[in-house]
Amino acid sequence: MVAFPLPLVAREAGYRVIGFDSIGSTNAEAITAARAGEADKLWFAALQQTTGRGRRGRAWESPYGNLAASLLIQPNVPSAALASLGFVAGVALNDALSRLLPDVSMRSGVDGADGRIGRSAARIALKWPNDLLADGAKLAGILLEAIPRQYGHTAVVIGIGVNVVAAPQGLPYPAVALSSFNPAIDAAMVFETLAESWVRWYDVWDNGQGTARIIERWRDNAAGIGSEVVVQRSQGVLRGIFESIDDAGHLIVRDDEGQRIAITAGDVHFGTTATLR
Ligand SMILES: O=C(O)CCCC[C@@H]1SC[C@@H]2NC(=O)N[C@@H]21
Repeated sequence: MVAFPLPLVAREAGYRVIGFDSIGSTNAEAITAARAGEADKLWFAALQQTTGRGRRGRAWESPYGNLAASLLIQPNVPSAALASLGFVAGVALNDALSRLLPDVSMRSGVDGADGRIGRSAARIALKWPNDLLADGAKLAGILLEAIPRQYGHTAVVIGIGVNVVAAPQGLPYPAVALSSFNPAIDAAMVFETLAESWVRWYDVWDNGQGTARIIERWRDNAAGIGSEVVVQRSQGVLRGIFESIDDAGHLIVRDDEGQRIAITAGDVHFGTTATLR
């Protein structure tokens, strides 16, 4: 067991955390806990995962020192409202990482803790549907899983993986770790900041009543609005201009014929020459 710091505001709001040095998957652990009857507001955090999972059945690499965190919640809302929790997580993560990186981005040319020169700026942005980018490279990802419970209730596990010390190589898109911006930031600091901003934005979400505010905030921090995109969907590949995110959180793309298409699920690649897999 490892102690991950839970900020006062989270403890006061009834959150708890169970920390691990290494685990298979924090999402799997949270799902097991949900099935065993654990109720609400419980974080599982780890410094390493051996069988981490990503979206669309992919593996998620979590080498030692990265952050894997999963939150188990059971909001008492109709299941249709649960999908917007991915946007709550995105906004909270965007907020947390923007708070962790700004002084780094201000200190152009200053030595990092390991003697390397810190990069001059990191633009944190959200990439639809569930990624977080730093200077255009993937820094973190979110995986939402729903667990049907008794009496029509649904438990939700929100899994968040942050590349703190290492980013995977050989992906069809660029990935980056926090350490290349500021090597002094560790997984515990990321968790603490994230747990704090989660409390704030979950409050704003307000059992789905505040979804419009969440989507607005997400849109304000979205990467690539107005740029060319290639979207890989189950029904094929769509090319067009990324226009916006609508109020339901769909990706709005204008295709070559000028048609506006609302996309509910898919992988987005910026630019027209993106490598798809
Ligand atoms: O971008 C993605 O594909 C989503 C990645 C989500 C990874 C996190 S790490 C914590 C939690 N546990 C898992 O096994 N997956 C999520």
